[in-house]
Amino acid sequence: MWGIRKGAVLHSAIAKAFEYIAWVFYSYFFIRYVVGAIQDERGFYHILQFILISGGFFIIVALYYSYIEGAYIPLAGTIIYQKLYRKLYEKAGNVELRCFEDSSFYNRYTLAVDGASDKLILVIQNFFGIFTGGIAAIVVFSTMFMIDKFVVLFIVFPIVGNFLFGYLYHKAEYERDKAMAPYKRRIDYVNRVMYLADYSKEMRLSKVFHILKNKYEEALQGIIKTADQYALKINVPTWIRNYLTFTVMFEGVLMYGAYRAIVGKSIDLAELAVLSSTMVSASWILIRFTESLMECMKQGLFVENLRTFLEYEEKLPEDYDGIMPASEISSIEFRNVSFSYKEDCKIIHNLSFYIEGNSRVALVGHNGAGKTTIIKLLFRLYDPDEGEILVNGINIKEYNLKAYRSLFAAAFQDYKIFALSIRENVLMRESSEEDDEKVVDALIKAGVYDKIKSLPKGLDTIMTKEFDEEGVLLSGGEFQKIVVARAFAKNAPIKVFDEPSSALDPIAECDLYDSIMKESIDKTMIFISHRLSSVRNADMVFMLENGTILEQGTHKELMALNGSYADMYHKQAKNYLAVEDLQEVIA
Ligand SMILES: Nc1ncnc2c1ncn2[C@@H]1O[C@H](COP(=O)(O)OP(=O)(O)OP(=O)(O)O)[C@@H](O)[C@H]1O
Repeated sequence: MWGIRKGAVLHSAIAKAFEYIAWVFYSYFFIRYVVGAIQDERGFYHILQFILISGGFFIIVALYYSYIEGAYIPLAGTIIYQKLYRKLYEKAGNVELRCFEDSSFYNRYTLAVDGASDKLILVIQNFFGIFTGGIAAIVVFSTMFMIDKFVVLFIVFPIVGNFLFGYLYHKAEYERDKAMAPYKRRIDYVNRVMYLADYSKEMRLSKVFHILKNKYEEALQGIIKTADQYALKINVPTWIRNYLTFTVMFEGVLMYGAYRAIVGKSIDLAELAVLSSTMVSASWILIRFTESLMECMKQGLFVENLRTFLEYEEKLPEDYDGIMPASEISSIEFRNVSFSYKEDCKIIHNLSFYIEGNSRVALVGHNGAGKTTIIKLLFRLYDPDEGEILVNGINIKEYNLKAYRSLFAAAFQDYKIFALSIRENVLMRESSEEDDEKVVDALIKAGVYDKIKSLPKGLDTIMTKEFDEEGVLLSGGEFQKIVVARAFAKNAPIKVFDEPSSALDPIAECDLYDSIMKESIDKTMIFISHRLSSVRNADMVFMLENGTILEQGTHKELMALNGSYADMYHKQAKNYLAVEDLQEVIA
């Protein structure tokens, strides 16, 4: 907090100090002086003057307090919110991809993000509440002790009430919130699915809504069950705390004081008035003090979680600094690489291959063979469990990660279109009209420029209707072409295309592969394709199965081998062209 907004820390401290000073002053000095002055018959104007001066002081304190609580802290809260969330998102953006496949990471993340800035402010305010409240409690109890030694015994009730039972219910509340976090995440997921347009078609054409509705209700039941489980653990200590703090303390001190003043006549009226008012203040100060303590502990647990999240040491930090890679690519090599997403489930098995710089390489194989995983490893989205990956003869772990990733221009299979302009969707960075030539060229190569040109706002057209009434929705193939244009537009020495034509018609597919081949003449290019006709011009084809290379060579070599690749090719050609005699096609 000090790092983000010093003023908020200082004003929280001053406001808390004033709050308690005003309390102690009113309950002890003010009442004692006024009742004493009446008893000593000091005169109306003298007392009025004292009341007015004290009133002025109270008004100033109250105005300052309201300004801090009502205006300054909420404003500071927005700045804290902005800076803290930036830190949170930076962290989430910097952790390795694997974290997003770990549900305990998600739970920690959700708990950290949930009202993080409010909790941080609460901890600071309550921290000063403990400090100044502790001093105020000592002053008030000493005053009571001076009037009557035995009356302080009544303090035991609010102390036990607040410290023991207050602690129990705060702890139970934290545990309940923690137990509810996975259910809340499930509810958030269903809310997201219902809200996002991406899911709307499937939702309308299937009965998946019912499954989601059931999941939602299950999660809701989970929340209700958790609330039920913790109801007694929270309510009983709350009731006992209130009973001991208010009823026993208030009534006890009042009856005891009245007995001493009326029956025993051992304290006078001023002392009885001071006793009653300090008793009320003492109770409140104690409540506030323990509330601050408990709140600090409770929010402290959230803040601790936030801190653990922010201090999580990335195993593969996105901002990893290392040597800068050369922009010319001479080789890419996988050396005995093994990898698994989860323990005991190897996806890549002792894989080794070598790619010459400036060559065009195709990865082919059945679904789930591990092609995309190889690309993810090459992008260093994951690190191998065994073996090493080398680019230009250097282990990729030694490179500055951002600079290393900038070597690649990629079109992903599971692409995402952003609710931004077409220009921004192609460049994937901030852009201006000066970039138009590059964007247009990329869109032409991807075979979608004619369509974009026909749109009234051209490159400025916003994709999707999320924010803009005039936003456009394109066909699946057109969307995919825009994604492919990303790889054309980025000036990078290695181009990667993961199933770039899965949504294209045969003519568009053919044109696209022509463009890709032309584009990659002086570049290293890796592409994944299920359409084997598209790999005929590759310099090297790797046929994968179960995370290892089954066959490798040029298309011709693999056909001559007459193994798995040739078999797959025959089957595809047969189905695709619906011809019996393929000799002509193969030739
Ligand atoms: N994030 C992940 N967590 C766990 N397992 C995964 C993950 N991503 C992929 N897998 C598993 O790894 C295996 C290989 O997946 P990969 O995407 O590399 O295959 P692929 O050859 O590209 O398949 P396709 O041709 O269908 O795209 C699959 O069995 C898949 O279930």
